Amino acid sequence: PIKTAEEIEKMRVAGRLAAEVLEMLAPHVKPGVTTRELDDIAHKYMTEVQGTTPATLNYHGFPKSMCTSINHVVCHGIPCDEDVLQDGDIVNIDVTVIKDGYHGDTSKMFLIGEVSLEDKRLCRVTQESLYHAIKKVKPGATVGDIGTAIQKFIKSSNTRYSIVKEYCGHGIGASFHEDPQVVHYKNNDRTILKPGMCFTIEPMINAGKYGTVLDEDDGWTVYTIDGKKSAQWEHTLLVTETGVEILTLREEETIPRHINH
Ligand SMILES: CCc1ccsc1-c1ccc(O)c(O)c1
Ligand SMILES: [Mn+2]
Ligand SMILES: [Mn+2]
Ligand SMILES: [Mn+2]
Repeated sequence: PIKTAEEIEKMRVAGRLAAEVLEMLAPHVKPGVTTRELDDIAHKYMTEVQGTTPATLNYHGFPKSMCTSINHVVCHGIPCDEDVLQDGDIVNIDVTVIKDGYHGDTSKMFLIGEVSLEDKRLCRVTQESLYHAIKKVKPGATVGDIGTAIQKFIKSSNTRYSIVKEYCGHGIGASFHEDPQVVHYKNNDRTILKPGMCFTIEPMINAGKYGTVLDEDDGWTVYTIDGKKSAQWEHTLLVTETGVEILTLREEETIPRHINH
């Protein structure tokens, strides 16, 4: 639904806080650390420093305060003692915080030590696909323009990458997931974007072929079928009168916070 000015202000705060969790974690994300330790650090920071609530904890029974998806894990990796980060790993850390009743949802790829050129390229192309989609967001555009832009960009990257279809972006606000659903591939969703709408774009790109498999044991972890790596980046966005505002932007990013058309 369309947010009021007061709600938009709360979304700005939640988005900034979510981005700050990723920024706070960065110095800790290095070879030898476990994803469980990172989760503990994040949980402590959210609850004791930010006064935010981790939205993923106990969400449909998810047991931790963030998702950590390493290499060929597509999404929903569970922080654990067994996952020790090592040289060459690419890791998505996905955080959603709740502040004053409103959600901020964002994720980035962390490259551990020396990462291969092909894995660096997967991460970079995935981030660029998110940025291309963000640049399409403005009043009067459609939800379909987003996935169509991602697919066009991935096709033009002359790679054999595939776009994960089973998981998508989503409206966000007082709820973690709201309308609309935002798929990351070419589609004809004619839902019109309007000022005050908030949603995420969170493309998952596989180095290999399309398709995912769910870990039956933990009921959460999603893997690529062919064991090749997968990358994901996510931002929470606000449709403005003239374009888009990126509510979860980090200092390190080159894309501007406001894009006006
Ligand atoms: C782990 C939280 C969760 C549980 C079921 S879907 C989901 C999830 C994880 C990351 C997200 O960005 C998202 O929108 C949903
Ligand atoms: Mn997320
Ligand atoms: Mn999300
Ligand atoms: Mn991955």
